[in-house]
Amino acid sequence: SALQTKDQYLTILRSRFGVLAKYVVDCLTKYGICVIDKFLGDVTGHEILKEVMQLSSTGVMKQGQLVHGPSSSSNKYIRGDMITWVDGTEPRSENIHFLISCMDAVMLQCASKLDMYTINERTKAMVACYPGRKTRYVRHVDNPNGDGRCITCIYYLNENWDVRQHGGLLRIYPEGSDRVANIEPKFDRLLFFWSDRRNPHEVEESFRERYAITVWYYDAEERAQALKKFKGGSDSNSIKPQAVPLINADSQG
Ligand SMILES: COc1ccc2cc(-c3cnc(C(=O)NCC(=O)O)c(O)c3)ccc2c1
Ligand SMILES: [Mn+2]
Repeated sequence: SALQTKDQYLTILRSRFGVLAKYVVDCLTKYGICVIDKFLGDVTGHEILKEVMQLSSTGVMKQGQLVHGPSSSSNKYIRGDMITWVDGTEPRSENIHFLISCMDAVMLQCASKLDMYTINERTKAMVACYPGRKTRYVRHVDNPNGDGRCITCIYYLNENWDVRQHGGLLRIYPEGSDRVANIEPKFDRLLFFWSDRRNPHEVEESFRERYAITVWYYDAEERAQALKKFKGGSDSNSIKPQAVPLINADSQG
């Protein structure tokens, strides 16, 4: 029956996530970066892309928050992405919700292997579209000031993306290494990297619409410290201070 196949599908997914989690932890520990291709498969990937396109067509995407640089000149042009925050319970975003629950399922299994962190909360999901027209994101660190975020998780939705024609390459400059990681924003690709100063990165100019869904996972300890430090006004560069619990893989839905 359909129900049985759904449960079978979820059981298979969960066991796959267990294998993935081991690989993700090994990669993060060794390189600070981990790329998983064909994370959910074409069908689900396309369903998610349709929901994201719908979001951007309904005009909820806003100009990405300008990150206030040290001097007025550096404010001139920081980033060109359009963003909106979703928790997946919005209407017609079941597949985005499914993606987030899969990201959480992998992260829950990683958390038990990352004993230097306690990961039980994350941000909502940020749906970002670089509208093309040479938009980019200058070199930056996601969490430079200890706001609690320890892992950045990005899911890309760009079919037939060719960096030579479309640009939009994510370049990560791992601290203390002379190597650069060039990550193409490929369809159904999942990326993890440490959010702190270990991974300065930039998005090169995009010449075609470039979609991504990002979640930042919090370390409970650093988050608690940050909430004490930034009591009241939050640090303008940090993500809005909302934290939601991970979707527990065992709960239905
Ligand atoms: C205070 O409100 C906000 C709201 C949204 C914010 C979004 C970012 C952000 C950070 N990094 C990237 C990135 O590196 N993307 C890499 C890629 O797409 O391949 C990105 O697209 C967006 C940073 C700070 C924010 C603060
Ligand atoms: Mn970033």
